[in-house]
Amino acid sequence: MEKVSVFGAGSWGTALSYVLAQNNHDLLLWTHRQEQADEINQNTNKRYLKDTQLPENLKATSDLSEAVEHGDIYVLAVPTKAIREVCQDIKKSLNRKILFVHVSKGIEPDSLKRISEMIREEIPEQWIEDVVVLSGPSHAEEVVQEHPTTVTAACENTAAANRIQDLFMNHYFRVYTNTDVIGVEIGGALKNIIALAVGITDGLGYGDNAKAAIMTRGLAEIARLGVKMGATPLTFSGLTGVGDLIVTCTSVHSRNWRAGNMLGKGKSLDEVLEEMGMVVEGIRTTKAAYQLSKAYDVPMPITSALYAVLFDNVSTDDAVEKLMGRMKKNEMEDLINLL
Ligand SMILES: NC(=O)C1=CN([C@@H]2O[C@H](COP(=O)(O)OP(=O)(O)OC[C@H]3O[C@@H](n4cnc5c(N)ncnc54)[C@H](OP(=O)(O)O)[C@@H]3O)[C@@H](O)[C@H]2O)C=CC1
Ligand SMILES: O=C(CO)COP(=O)(O)O
Repeated sequence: MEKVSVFGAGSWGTALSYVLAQNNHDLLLWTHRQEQADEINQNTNKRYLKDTQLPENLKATSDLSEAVEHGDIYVLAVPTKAIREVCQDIKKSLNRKILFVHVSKGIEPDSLKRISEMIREEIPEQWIEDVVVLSGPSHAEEVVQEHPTTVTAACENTAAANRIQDLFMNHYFRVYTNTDVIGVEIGGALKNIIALAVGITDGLGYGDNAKAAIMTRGLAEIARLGVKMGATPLTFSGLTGVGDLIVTCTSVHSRNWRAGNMLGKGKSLDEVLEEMGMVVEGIRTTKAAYQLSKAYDVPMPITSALYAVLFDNVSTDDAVEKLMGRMKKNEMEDLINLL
């Protein structure tokens, strides 16, 4: 049994706490809202997992220093935009080495940092045993129904990855390990861009052909950028690449797909975000990936088209027309050098 503190009581932090509680770990879930902690301690978190009865041993607190004191393993489960703030608050009372796990999927715009890099920038090195990334095709709603789910624990330190594999593994939550942190973080973050794009084409009334086209060429541009950033090409053919792309682009559980679908049906970005009530990581990540494509000189046509829709007032119809009208290409010409 491990002592674990989970930071962030949204859909994913709560679902992972469900798994950890069922695995009989000594778990404490931190939320920044007292009323949410009170509700969770009555075994529900209806705003995020409306039909779920939480395990009796899943306890919550809104006292950050209590959560900092509790765990030897920290699971950071807040949206990318909150990672730095939460790390800065944790740092105020942290006084020992911790194994950090982050389960978020995003890239920070402007700094272009991956989440593990942000954590290492904010938490003093002396307090970091290591940083493991837990990512893969895993909708929270299905995890708490104990539907079979597979994810990957990524860390160059295989002992750390194995420890997190053991922490979460059970009969419905199967954890693989991988040493390619860059590839796992890039795949998990950028699949949200492609899910937004697929949601748009679905919202425009296009069919499965368009969905398959966006997913396939989307994976190509994710891998193209990832390899330029130091990722292992094969990672993108795994759970955190094509696996998470499939589960996000083809599921009504996906907030990114749902947001794209509303955009495709004509709603404004403000209207979509107002209606969602949960994080849509793909919005900020589109900006970050667009900036990365320029920084690394990597063509990312789908990301660029979505950037134009989200931030340059280009219509979704015009974006699709421009994508389809691009210069003729050999499908593999830019992929062959990934291998
Ligand atoms: N949901 C899923 O199925 C999966 C999500 N993920 C990833 O997990 C990460 C978290 O997403 P998810 O849980 O789904 O998001 P949700 O929108 O469901 O919940 C976000 C949670 O973070 C809290 N929060 C936001 N800002 C802060 C802050 N500054 N300080 C403290 N808490 C804050 C919110 O609090 P409040 O309630 O007050 O708004 C809320 O509890 C994302 O990167 C996502 O991509 C990964 C795999 C699966
Ligand atoms: O990452 C997820 C599934 O693996 C959840 O995707 P959304 O953030 O689009 O809901």
